[in-house]
Amino acid sequence: MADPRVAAIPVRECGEPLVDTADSEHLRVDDRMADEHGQWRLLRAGVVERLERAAQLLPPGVRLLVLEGYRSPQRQERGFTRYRETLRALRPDLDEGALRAAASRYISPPEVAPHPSGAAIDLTLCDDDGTELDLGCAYDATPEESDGGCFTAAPGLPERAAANRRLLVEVLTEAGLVNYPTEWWHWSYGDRYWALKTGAPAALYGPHDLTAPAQAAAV
Ligand SMILES: C[C@@H](N)C(=O)N[C@H](C)C(=O)O
Ligand SMILES: [Zn+2]
Repeated sequence: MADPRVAAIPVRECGEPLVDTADSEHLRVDDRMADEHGQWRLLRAGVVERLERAAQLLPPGVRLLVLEGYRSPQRQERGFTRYRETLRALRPDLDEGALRAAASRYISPPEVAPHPSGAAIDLTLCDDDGTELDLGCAYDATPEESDGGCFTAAPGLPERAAANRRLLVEVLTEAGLVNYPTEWWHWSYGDRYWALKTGAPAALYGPHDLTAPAQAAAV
C-alpha cells in the first residue's frame, strides 16, 4: 500500500452510500472490532453487493463473517502510528521510508487507506453457528506474530487451513474483490489498490469522515 503507484491513482468519488452489513441476510457480522457508533459494520453498497454474491458461491454450511469494514480516518491514523512505532523499536536500522513500507504490509498509511472509504473489508469464514473456520493464523496477526502465516500465499499451512483459504480466495475473486496479499482477511473493491490491480482508471470511493456532521447525516 506504500507503493507510489497506489497514491498516484486518482479518486473519482461516485457518491454511493455506506450501508449496514448487519442488514444483509447473506452475511454474518462479528463485533470484536466494534466502535461505539456501529460504523465498523458499514461498507459501500457496491462492496456489499459483491460480498453477497460471494456468500452465495460458498458451499452449504459455510458463511462469510464480517470483522471490520468502515474505519474512521482517526482510527486508521492511530493504528498506523502505533504499529510503525512498534516496528521502529524492533528495527532501529530502518529509515523512515523503509519503516513506512514495512508498516504498510500490515496497516495502510492513512493517506491511501481503503477502510476509511468503506471500500475494504476484513473478513473470514464461519459455519452456520458462527464458529470460525481455520484459516491458518489468527485474524489480524502481524507478519511478526504469525511468522508470515498472514500472507495469503503462505507456504506450509495444514491442508484444512489451506483449503479454507483457497475457498475464501475463490469466491471473493469470482465476485470481483481483490486481496491485499500480506493479509488473507483483507479484501476490497473500488479503492485505489483495486484500481491498480484491475487496471481501472480511477478509484470509485474516497475517504469519509463520519464524525463530520454532513457526512454522518448522509449514511
Ligand atoms: C490492520 C489490518 N486489519 C488492515 O486492515 N490492514 C490493511 C492493509 C489496511 O489498513 O488497509
Ligand atoms: Zn483490512
